[in-house]
Amino acid sequence: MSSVRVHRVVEGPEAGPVVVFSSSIGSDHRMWEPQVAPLTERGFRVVRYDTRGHGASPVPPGPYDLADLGGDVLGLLDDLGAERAHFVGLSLGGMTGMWLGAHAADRLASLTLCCTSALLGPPEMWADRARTVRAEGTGAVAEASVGRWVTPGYAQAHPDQVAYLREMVESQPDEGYAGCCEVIERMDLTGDLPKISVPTLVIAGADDPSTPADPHGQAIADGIPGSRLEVVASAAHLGSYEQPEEFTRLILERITEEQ
Ligand SMILES: O=C(O)CCC(=O)CC(=O)O
Repeated sequence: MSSVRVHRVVEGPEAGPVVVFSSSIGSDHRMWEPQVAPLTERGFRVVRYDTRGHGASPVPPGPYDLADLGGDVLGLLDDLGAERAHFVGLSLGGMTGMWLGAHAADRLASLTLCCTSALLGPPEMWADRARTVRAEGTGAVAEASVGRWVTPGYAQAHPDQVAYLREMVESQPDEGYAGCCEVIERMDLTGDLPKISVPTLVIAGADDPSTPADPHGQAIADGIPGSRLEVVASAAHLGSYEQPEEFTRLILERITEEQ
Protein backbone atom coordinates (compact mmCIF):
# COMPACT_ATOMS: atom_id res chain seq x y z
CA MET A 1 0.00 0.00 0.00
CA SER A 2 1.31 3.49 -0.73
CA SER A 3 1.96 5.91 2.10
CA VAL A 4 -0.64 8.46 3.17
CA ARG A 5 -0.01 12.07 4.11
CA VAL A 6 -0.53 11.97 7.85
CA HIS A 7 -1.87 14.93 9.81
CA ARG A 8 0.99 16.58 11.69
CA VAL A 9 1.48 19.38 14.22
CA VAL A 10 4.96 20.89 14.14
CA GLU A 11 6.24 23.11 16.95
CA GLY A 12 9.57 24.51 18.09
CA PRO A 13 12.48 26.19 16.34
CA GLU A 14 12.77 25.46 12.62
CA ALA A 15 16.46 24.62 12.85
CA GLY A 16 16.12 22.42 15.95
CA PRO A 17 16.76 18.66 15.93
CA VAL A 18 13.52 16.93 14.88
CA VAL A 19 11.73 14.67 17.38
CA VAL A 20 8.78 12.69 15.99
CA PHE A 21 6.13 11.44 18.42
CA SER A 22 3.95 8.44 17.50
CA SER A 23 0.83 7.45 19.41
CA SER A 24 -0.96 4.39 20.76
CA ILE A 25 -3.97 2.81 19.12
CA GLY A 26 -7.12 4.76 20.00
CA SER A 27 -5.30 8.03 20.63
CA ASP A 28 -3.85 10.79 18.48
CA HIS A 29 -1.18 13.48 18.63
CA ARG A 30 -2.88 15.09 21.65
CA MET A 31 -1.59 12.32 23.92
CA TRP A 32 1.89 13.94 23.66
CA GLU A 33 0.78 17.42 24.80
CA PRO A 34 2.71 17.17 28.11
CA GLN A 35 6.00 16.70 26.22
CA VAL A 36 5.68 19.71 23.86
CA ALA A 37 6.74 22.64 26.06
CA PRO A 38 9.66 20.88 27.80
CA LEU A 39 11.16 19.88 24.43
CA THR A 40 10.50 23.03 22.40
CA GLU A 41 11.89 25.14 25.26
CA ARG A 42 15.12 23.16 24.92
CA GLY A 43 15.35 23.87 21.20
CA PHE A 44 13.83 20.71 19.71
CA ARG A 45 11.52 20.71 16.69
CA VAL A 46 8.58 18.64 17.97
CA VAL A 47 6.55 16.78 15.35
CA ARG A 48 3.40 15.06 16.53
CA TYR A 49 1.33 13.16 13.98
CA ASP A 50 -1.85 11.13 13.84
CA THR A 51 -1.33 7.51 12.81
CA ARG A 52 -3.27 6.59 9.67
CA GLY A 53 -6.86 5.81 10.59
CA HIS A 54 -6.66 8.09 13.63
CA GLY A 55 -7.30 11.77 14.40
CA ALA A 56 -7.28 13.93 11.27
CA SER A 57 -5.18 11.54 9.16
CA PRO A 58 -6.65 9.70 6.17
CA VAL A 59 -8.58 6.49 6.87
CA PRO A 60 -7.83 4.00 4.09
CA PRO A 61 -9.72 0.70 4.39
CA GLY A 62 -7.88 -1.81 6.62
CA PRO A 63 -6.15 -4.05 7.27
CA TYR A 64 -2.87 -2.13 7.47
CA ASP A 65 0.54 -3.47 8.35
CA LEU A 66 3.61 -2.06 10.05
CA ALA A 67 5.29 -1.33 6.71
CA ASP A 68 2.34 0.99 5.91
CA LEU A 69 2.69 2.81 9.24
CA GLY A 70 6.48 3.03 8.88
CA GLY A 71 6.18 4.22 5.28
CA ASP A 72 3.86 7.02 6.43
CA VAL A 73 6.58 8.22 8.82
CA LEU A 74 9.21 8.16 6.06
CA GLY A 75 6.84 10.26 3.91
CA LEU A 76 6.43 12.66 6.84
CA LEU A 77 10.22 13.02 7.22
CA ASP A 78 10.56 13.63 3.48
CA ASP A 79 7.86 16.33 3.60
CA LEU A 80 9.69 18.02 6.49
CA GLY A 81 13.03 17.82 4.71
CA ALA A 82 14.38 15.93 7.72
CA GLU A 83 17.13 13.52 6.79
CA ARG A 84 17.13 12.05 10.31
CA ALA A 85 14.94 12.39 13.38
CA HIS A 86 14.69 11.16 16.92
CA PHE A 87 11.63 8.90 17.17
CA VAL A 88 9.51 8.45 20.30
CA GLY A 89 6.62 5.99 20.13
CA LEU A 90 4.21 4.54 22.65
CA SER A 91 2.64 1.11 22.17
CA LEU A 92 1.58 1.01 18.48
CA GLY A 93 3.87 4.03 18.04
CA GLY A 94 6.73 2.04 19.56
CA MET A 95 6.00 -0.86 17.20
CA THR A 96 6.23 1.59 14.31
CA GLY A 97 9.54 2.79 15.76
CA MET A 98 10.94 -0.76 15.91
CA TRP A 99 9.93 -1.32 12.28
CA LEU A 100 11.74 1.91 11.32
CA GLY A 101 14.78 0.89 13.36
CA ALA A 102 15.00 -2.40 11.46
CA HIS A 103 14.14 -1.07 7.98
CA ALA A 104 15.19 2.60 7.86
CA ALA A 105 17.88 3.05 10.51
CA ASP A 106 19.61 5.73 8.43
CA ARG A 107 16.62 8.03 9.02
CA LEU A 108 16.76 7.74 12.84
CA ALA A 109 18.99 9.55 15.32
CA SER A 110 17.58 7.61 18.27
CA LEU A 111 14.61 5.51 19.36
CA THR A 112 12.61 5.81 22.57
CA LEU A 113 10.16 2.92 22.87
CA CYS A 114 7.49 3.45 25.53
CA CYS A 115 5.02 0.88 26.92
CA THR A 116 5.27 -1.33 23.88
CA SER A 117 5.90 -4.86 22.68
CA ALA A 118 7.56 -6.75 19.84
CA LEU A 119 4.86 -9.46 19.95
CA LEU A 120 1.51 -8.69 21.53
CA GLY A 121 -0.81 -11.64 21.32
CA PRO A 122 -3.00 -13.44 21.21
CA PRO A 123 -3.87 -12.61 17.58
CA GLU A 124 -7.52 -13.65 18.09
CA MET A 125 -7.93 -10.93 20.72
CA TRP A 126 -6.95 -8.28 18.13
CA ALA A 127 -9.19 -9.84 15.47
CA ASP A 128 -12.07 -9.78 17.98
CA ARG A 129 -11.37 -6.17 18.90
CA ALA A 130 -11.33 -5.17 15.21
CA ARG A 131 -14.67 -6.96 14.69
CA THR A 132 -16.21 -5.27 17.74
CA VAL A 133 -15.12 -1.81 16.63
CA ARG A 134 -16.33 -2.31 13.05
CA ALA A 135 -19.70 -3.52 14.37
CA GLU A 136 -20.23 -1.20 17.36
CA GLY A 137 -17.78 1.68 16.98
CA THR A 138 -14.82 2.86 19.03
CA GLY A 139 -17.20 3.84 21.84
CA ALA A 140 -17.53 0.12 22.60
CA VAL A 141 -13.87 -0.13 23.66
CA ALA A 142 -13.28 3.34 25.12
CA GLU A 143 -13.97 2.68 28.79
CA ALA A 144 -11.91 -0.52 28.92
CA SER A 145 -9.03 1.13 27.05
CA VAL A 146 -8.81 4.08 29.41
CA GLY A 147 -9.01 1.60 32.30
CA ARG A 148 -5.72 0.18 31.04
CA TRP A 149 -4.21 3.57 30.15
CA VAL A 150 -4.13 5.04 33.66
CA THR A 151 -3.92 3.59 37.15
CA PRO A 152 -7.05 3.49 39.36
CA GLY A 153 -5.45 6.08 41.66
CA TYR A 154 -4.90 8.52 38.78
CA ALA A 155 -8.44 7.91 37.51
CA GLN A 156 -9.90 8.71 40.90
CA ALA A 157 -7.85 11.89 41.30
CA HIS A 158 -8.31 13.13 37.68
CA PRO A 159 -11.89 12.45 36.49
CA ASP A 160 -11.69 15.27 33.91
CA GLN A 161 -8.58 13.75 32.32
CA VAL A 162 -10.25 10.34 32.22
CA ALA A 163 -13.27 11.86 30.45
CA TYR A 164 -10.92 13.62 28.00
CA LEU A 165 -9.08 10.39 27.18
CA ARG A 166 -12.34 8.49 26.81
CA GLU A 167 -13.60 11.10 24.37
CA MET A 168 -10.29 10.77 22.50
CA VAL A 169 -10.87 7.04 21.97
CA GLU A 170 -14.53 7.55 21.02
CA SER A 171 -13.55 10.18 18.45
CA GLN A 172 -11.29 7.81 16.48
CA PRO A 173 -12.61 6.47 13.17
CA ASP A 174 -13.94 2.90 13.50
CA GLU A 175 -12.24 1.57 10.36
CA GLY A 176 -8.92 3.22 11.25
CA TYR A 177 -8.93 1.76 14.75
CA ALA A 178 -9.85 -1.68 13.41
CA GLY A 179 -7.17 -1.51 10.70
CA CYS A 180 -4.56 -0.78 13.37
CA CYS A 181 -5.80 -3.72 15.51
CA GLU A 182 -5.01 -5.87 12.49
CA VAL A 183 -1.47 -4.45 12.41
CA ILE A 184 -0.91 -5.78 15.93
CA GLU A 185 -2.74 -9.04 15.14
CA ARG A 186 -0.18 -9.82 12.42
CA MET A 187 2.90 -8.23 13.99
CA ASP A 188 5.96 -10.17 15.13
CA LEU A 189 9.05 -7.98 15.49
CA THR A 190 11.07 -10.40 17.59
CA GLY A 191 13.32 -11.39 14.67
CA ASP A 192 13.93 -7.72 13.82
CA LEU A 193 15.20 -6.63 17.25
CA PRO A 194 18.84 -7.77 16.83
CA LYS A 195 18.98 -5.85 13.51
CA ILE A 196 18.24 -2.50 15.20
CA SER A 197 21.46 -0.53 15.45
CA VAL A 198 19.90 2.82 16.45
CA PRO A 199 20.64 4.04 20.02
CA THR A 200 17.53 2.91 21.89
CA LEU A 201 15.92 3.47 25.26
CA VAL A 202 12.98 1.29 26.35
CA ILE A 203 10.57 2.68 28.96
CA ALA A 204 7.86 0.65 30.68
CA GLY A 205 5.18 1.56 33.19
CA ALA A 206 5.38 -0.38 36.45
CA ASP A 207 1.56 -0.73 36.47
CA ASP A 208 0.94 -1.27 32.75
CA PRO A 209 -1.53 -4.16 32.34
CA SER A 210 -1.26 -4.12 28.51
CA THR A 211 2.50 -4.28 27.89
CA PRO A 212 4.10 -5.00 31.28
CA ALA A 213 7.87 -4.56 31.60
CA ASP A 214 8.15 -8.28 32.19
CA PRO A 215 8.04 -9.74 29.59
CA HIS A 216 7.46 -7.01 26.96
CA GLY A 217 9.86 -4.13 27.74
CA GLN A 218 12.52 -6.52 28.96
CA ALA A 219 12.32 -8.62 25.77
CA ILE A 220 12.85 -5.52 23.63
CA ALA A 221 15.80 -4.34 25.73
CA ASP A 222 17.30 -7.84 25.62
CA GLY A 223 16.84 -8.00 21.85
CA ILE A 224 18.15 -4.59 20.71
CA PRO A 225 21.93 -4.44 21.09
CA GLY A 226 23.07 -1.73 23.50
CA SER A 227 19.56 -0.71 24.59
CA ARG A 228 18.37 -0.52 28.19
CA LEU A 229 15.07 -0.65 30.06
CA GLU A 230 13.75 1.93 32.53
CA VAL A 231 10.62 1.19 34.55
CA VAL A 232 8.58 4.19 35.71
CA ALA A 233 6.58 3.87 38.96
CA SER A 234 2.84 4.56 39.15
CA ALA A 235 2.40 4.45 35.38
CA ALA A 236 -0.11 2.32 33.46
CA HIS A 237 -0.21 1.93 29.65
CA LEU A 238 -0.35 5.64 28.69
CA GLY A 239 2.63 6.22 30.93
CA SER A 240 3.88 9.39 29.21
CA TYR A 241 0.50 11.00 29.95
CA GLU A 242 0.11 9.75 33.51
CA GLN A 243 3.73 10.38 34.57
CA PRO A 244 4.81 13.12 32.13
CA GLU A 245 7.69 14.46 34.22
CA GLU A 246 9.56 11.18 34.50
CA PHE A 247 8.86 10.06 30.92
CA THR A 248 9.93 13.48 29.59
CA ARG A 249 13.08 13.41 31.69
CA LEU A 250 14.01 10.02 30.22
CA ILE A 251 13.12 11.06 26.65
CA LEU A 252 15.28 14.18 27.03
CA GLU A 253 18.13 12.06 28.37
CA ARG A 254 17.96 9.82 25.28
CA ILE A 255 17.67 12.55 22.64
CA THR A 256 20.22 14.85 24.27
CA GLU A 257 22.84 12.10 24.25
CA GLU A 258 22.53 11.71 20.49
CA GLN A 259 22.56 15.30 19.21
O1 LIG B 1 -1.97 0.81 22.85
C1 LIG B 1 -1.69 0.32 21.76
O2 LIG B 1 -1.30 1.02 20.80
C2 LIG B 1 -1.76 -1.13 21.53
C3 LIG B 1 -1.96 -1.94 22.73
C4 LIG B 1 -3.29 -1.73 23.35
O3 LIG B 1 -4.25 -1.40 22.71
C5 LIG B 1 -3.31 -2.00 24.74
C6 LIG B 1 -4.62 -1.77 25.37
O4 LIG B 1 -5.60 -2.37 24.98
O5 LIG B 1 -4.63 -1.05 26.30
